[in-house]
Amino acid sequence: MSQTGIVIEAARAKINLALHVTGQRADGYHLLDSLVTFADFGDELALRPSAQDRFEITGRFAETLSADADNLVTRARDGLRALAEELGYETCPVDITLTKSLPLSSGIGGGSADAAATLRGLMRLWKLDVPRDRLAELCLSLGADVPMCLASSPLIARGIGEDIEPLATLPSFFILLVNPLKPVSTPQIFRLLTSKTNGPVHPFDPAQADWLDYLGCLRNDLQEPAQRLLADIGECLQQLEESGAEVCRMSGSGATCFGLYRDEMTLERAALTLEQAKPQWYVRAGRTLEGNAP
Ligand SMILES: C[C@](O)(CO)[C@H](O)COP(=O)(O)OP(=O)(O)OC[C@H]1O[C@@H](n2ccc(N)nc2=O)[C@H](O)[C@@H]1O
Ligand SMILES: Nc1ncnc2c1ncn2[C@@H]1O[C@H](COP(=O)(O)OP(=O)(O)OP(=O)(O)O)[C@@H](O)[C@H]1O
Repeated sequence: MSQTGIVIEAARAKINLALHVTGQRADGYHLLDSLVTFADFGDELALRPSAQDRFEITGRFAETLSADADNLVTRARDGLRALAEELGYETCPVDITLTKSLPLSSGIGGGSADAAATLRGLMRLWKLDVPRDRLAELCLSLGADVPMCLASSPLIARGIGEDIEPLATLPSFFILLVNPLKPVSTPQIFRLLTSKTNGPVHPFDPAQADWLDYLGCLRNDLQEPAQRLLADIGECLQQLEESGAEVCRMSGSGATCFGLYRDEMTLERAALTLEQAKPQWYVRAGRTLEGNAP
């Protein structure tokens, strides 16, 4: 916490480098095997003690979202406050500002990252020590991606996203995200799946391949149904391929697609070309986090 009492938390974009759908639970939720990393950019949360609770949204995509009780930030705040009070803590009112830089309903977990960053920030601000199982339960009640966004470092997620194994060996990649700025509904994409029992992600063997070659052999099983619903996804993938990306894939339930590049110069050229060719798209270049990042 700074001297002025402000807590700043990054809400990094989540990237499903691979997403295999391996089954379905009795309640309809799908079982996944997903290799996940995080970008070095995303939304940002600023939290500070205040006379009363306040919440406002600024940033490029602020207009697309309302700061009401349904927002994942307010739901995370209220859920954590109820849990903290149950555990005997006192919680002061908070003033929260969300800088919304990630597009909505785009497969990069913006809302989940915001919820997770709110939880991390408030645990610092309110000096909470919450039992792991109670925190995990709260995260999952906010969304299947919230547990992984709480970790916000490379991992393998199984179950519906709650079974998390850190992936310390994952390197950092040069990444370009492109999104046609057409929102995609996650439940709708899951409903359009034709096969729900696909093979899991096979482990990385450094003797057999490098990371980009390995990732190239994996899949996102939601990509085909998403492409059927929104043809722009095919165009995003084609543009990435033509720009020199080694691996091109959709993240989550789409529509954001990513390209991974061998070097920074090819990435920068690709970003420039796509920004000029598609000014109406979201185009963002950066790095992904390393597995052993702090
Ligand atoms: C596709 C992923 O982004 C991959 O990381 C996530 O699994 C989706 O996570 P999320 O957006 O946090 O999803 P939630 O808000 O919990 O769920 C939205 C809806 O997606 C469907 N859903 C979600 C996750 C999952 N493993 N199986 C599902 O079938 C359910 O219909 C659910 O009602
Ligand atoms: N702070 C928030 N940011 C983004 N979306 C929010 C937020 N709060 C609530 N929502 C709602 O959550 C829904 C999904 O938003 P989000 O941007 O996280 O989707 P996504 O990127 O597709 O996520 P995922 O990768 O988890 O499928 C939207 O319908 C949006 O209205």
